[in-house]
Amino acid sequence: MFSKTKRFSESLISFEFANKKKISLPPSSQRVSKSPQKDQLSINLQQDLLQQRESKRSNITKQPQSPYSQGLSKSPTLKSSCKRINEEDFEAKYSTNKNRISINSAKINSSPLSAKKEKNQTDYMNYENQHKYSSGLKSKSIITSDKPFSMKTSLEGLKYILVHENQQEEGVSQNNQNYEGRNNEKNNEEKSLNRLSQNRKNETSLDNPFNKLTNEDFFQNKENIFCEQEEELLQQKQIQKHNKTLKKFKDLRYKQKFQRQSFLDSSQDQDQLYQTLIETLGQNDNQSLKDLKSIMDQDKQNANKMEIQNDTNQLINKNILKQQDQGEFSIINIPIQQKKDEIINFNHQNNQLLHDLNICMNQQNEAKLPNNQSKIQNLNIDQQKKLQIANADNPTILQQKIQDMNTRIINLEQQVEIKDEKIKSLEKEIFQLKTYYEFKDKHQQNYLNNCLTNYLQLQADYENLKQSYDQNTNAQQAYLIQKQEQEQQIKLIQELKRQVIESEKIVEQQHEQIIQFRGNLRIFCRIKPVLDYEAEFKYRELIQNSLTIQINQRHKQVIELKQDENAKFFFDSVFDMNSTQEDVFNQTQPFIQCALNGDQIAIIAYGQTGTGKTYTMEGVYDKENIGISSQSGILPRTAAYLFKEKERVHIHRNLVFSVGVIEVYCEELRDLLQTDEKVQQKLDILQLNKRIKVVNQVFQVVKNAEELLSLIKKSSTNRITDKTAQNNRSSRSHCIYQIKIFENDQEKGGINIVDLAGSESFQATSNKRESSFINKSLTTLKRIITMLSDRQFLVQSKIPYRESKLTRLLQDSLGGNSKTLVFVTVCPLEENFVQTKESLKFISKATF
Ligand SMILES: Nc1ncnc2c1ncn2[C@@H]1O[C@H](COP(=O)(O)OP(=O)(O)OP(=O)(O)O)[C@@H](O)[C@H]1O
Repeated sequence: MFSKTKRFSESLISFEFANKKKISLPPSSQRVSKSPQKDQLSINLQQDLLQQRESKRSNITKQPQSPYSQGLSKSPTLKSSCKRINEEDFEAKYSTNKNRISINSAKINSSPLSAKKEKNQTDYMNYENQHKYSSGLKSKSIITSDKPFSMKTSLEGLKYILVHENQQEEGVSQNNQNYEGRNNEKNNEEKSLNRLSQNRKNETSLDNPFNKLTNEDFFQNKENIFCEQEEELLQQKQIQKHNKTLKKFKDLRYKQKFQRQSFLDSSQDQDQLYQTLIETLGQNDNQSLKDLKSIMDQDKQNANKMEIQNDTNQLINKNILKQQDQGEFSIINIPIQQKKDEIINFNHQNNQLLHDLNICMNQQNEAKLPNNQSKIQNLNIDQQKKLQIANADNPTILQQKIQDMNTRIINLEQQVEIKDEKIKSLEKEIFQLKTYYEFKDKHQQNYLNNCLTNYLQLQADYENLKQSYDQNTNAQQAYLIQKQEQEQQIKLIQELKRQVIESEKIVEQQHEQIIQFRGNLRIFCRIKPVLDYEAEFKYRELIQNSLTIQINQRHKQVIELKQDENAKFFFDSVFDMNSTQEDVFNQTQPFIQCALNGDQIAIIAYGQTGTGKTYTMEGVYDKENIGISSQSGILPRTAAYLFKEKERVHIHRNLVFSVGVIEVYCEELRDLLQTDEKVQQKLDILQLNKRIKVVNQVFQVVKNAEELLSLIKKSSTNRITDKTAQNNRSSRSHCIYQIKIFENDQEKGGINIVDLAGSESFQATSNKRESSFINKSLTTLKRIITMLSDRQFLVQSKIPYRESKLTRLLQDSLGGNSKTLVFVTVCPLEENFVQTKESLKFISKATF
């Protein structure tokens, strides 16, 4: 058993026998048999075949088919299962299946012992079996190939092998015969040579038309097979080339799609990175810088991808153009496959023709017998008819093939046009994508520039904010330090406040002790200077000489009268004619401080009219300015002092002052702050909670000294006055200026500044009733003051506050822990000597 594979040109045929023997045929030996019996015939026929082959290569489609093959293609004797070849020197039975041939039997008829076949059929069969056995064809043999199979070529190669084997076996047979005897060797050689020469003559005889027809058709058929095999080989090459081109085109398309998808993915990633940059740019500038750098790196990678894509597109275009030039496209693969199938069909038809040819040759051999001459003729006639029919059908088949080929060519051209349109559309799409990505690249570049500008701006803002933050941090640290210092200062202030409060209490206690030591009742005497109009009335020297009041040089608080050397009047303090308003207030200010400490005080001016009571209490007001001046008396200075002290102690004391002015005229009360007489209500004096209160009296809270003085000035104009001999505007009533001191909404102290009416006698006044009430109230006041100065008497007697409205109103500030300060004003002129002496007697301590 053996296998055989045959290839043309680039392939090599190899045979593998059952006995493991291998034989390889060179390409040159595959075409023509080297049988020595056919050398000369092969040479002659090869020349003809070469000419026919060249003409067939020029135009395969127009090459007329061999009459023999054409006749056999429609032979009714064709069998698909088992086929047979019967040549003059070779016979074989086989079956085909694609690239596989199963050999049932094969033999060479040109053996030297073939002569025995004519004489003894039995011997011939024995030899045939023996020969087959010696050739290794014991049973069914198989020939396989990895290429589309050519039956004729394979069988020809098989024939070559068998002839070669036959020659070798003949040599072996000759060697065996040498053992039998050299005598028969010569006879056998001569017989073999004769038989070969006879067969050669029969084969080459031109007289026999059957032989001639058989040989020509046989080699024409062979040549056709060669041409078909060459065409098949060319088609196989073209198929391989198309497959390579198709594979390359597919690889390029896949690479292009992959690069295009990767570029789209990278663009999407880039957009996402740009969006991330906008969101995170304001959060962290350092991170934004990193993102920006990464975006720039990705842009560079995208630019590289664009370059790669452009190169790929150019390569694809080149391949497309190359394929256009060569007319090769992948779509050709389909008709090529169809063509391959057709070639296989043609081979199959050729095999059938070969099979029919063998049958004809067998019939021809049978017709060689003398008894079959008529059959030979008939067969020859039938053969000619078949050839004629085949020749008649051949143009039709060729035309059909040509039409089929033209149809396929048209289809291929249409497919090529479709591909061209697709290529154009792809080129257009590539151009659009290239334009789009160039535009997008520019847009992205502009966007990156804007981002960079914004980043630089943000960085500058960040630096500014950082500087501001540092400044704020420093300011905050300075603020904390300052706050700590302030806290320390607050603590220090609180400590100082505490110390001040304690010292204030100590001062108050000491002040109280001083007042108590000096006495709650203090009497000052103020001597009015001689006024200018008084100097015009009398000569100043005379006046000076006639002054009745002298201040003791040793004891400044003692006043002596010139006319009465024994009369000496003692006071707590004496203010001479040169004393100023400020001197008087400096002695009064401790009593004002007692009021701020919570005491009720009364400052009373007593004296003859025109001696300076009002001047001492109020002073002279400036018509334009209400402020303190050198002419300001105790009242405006007290107002200024109170608000000054309020401001000084406001840290730990909340002081509020309210003002009320009440006039006592002929034992009747009148509210001087209530200017409207129609609204004026009756004022009654009540004592509530041990405090004297005037019903319906108006008290007005004042916020500053100016407001207080404005009210006093206004009320002063409402006071009842009259022109006297000593004063053009003499006060004929008692006027009480009341200042209530509140601390934390509670009345704590009070000041009563009392400007009494003139104390002159009845003879000095024209209105006796008026003078009577004045004297009554003054007398009561004198009695009370006298009682207050005599503590022993104070205990034993009851103080007559209710005897006059004046003393009733001053009840809270006369006696007890209250403080009373009385100014006795006197005039030193001699004409007032009597009244001066009465005033000094009235209240001087000398009388006590
Ligand atoms: N110490 C003084 N220095 C300068 N002028 C004075 C002094 N005392 C009184 N005068 C002036 O004397 C005049 C009379 O004074 P004042 O009106 O004060 O007397 P009075 O006692 O209040 O009289 P009356 O009881 O009638 O009201 C005023 O013009 C006043 O300016």
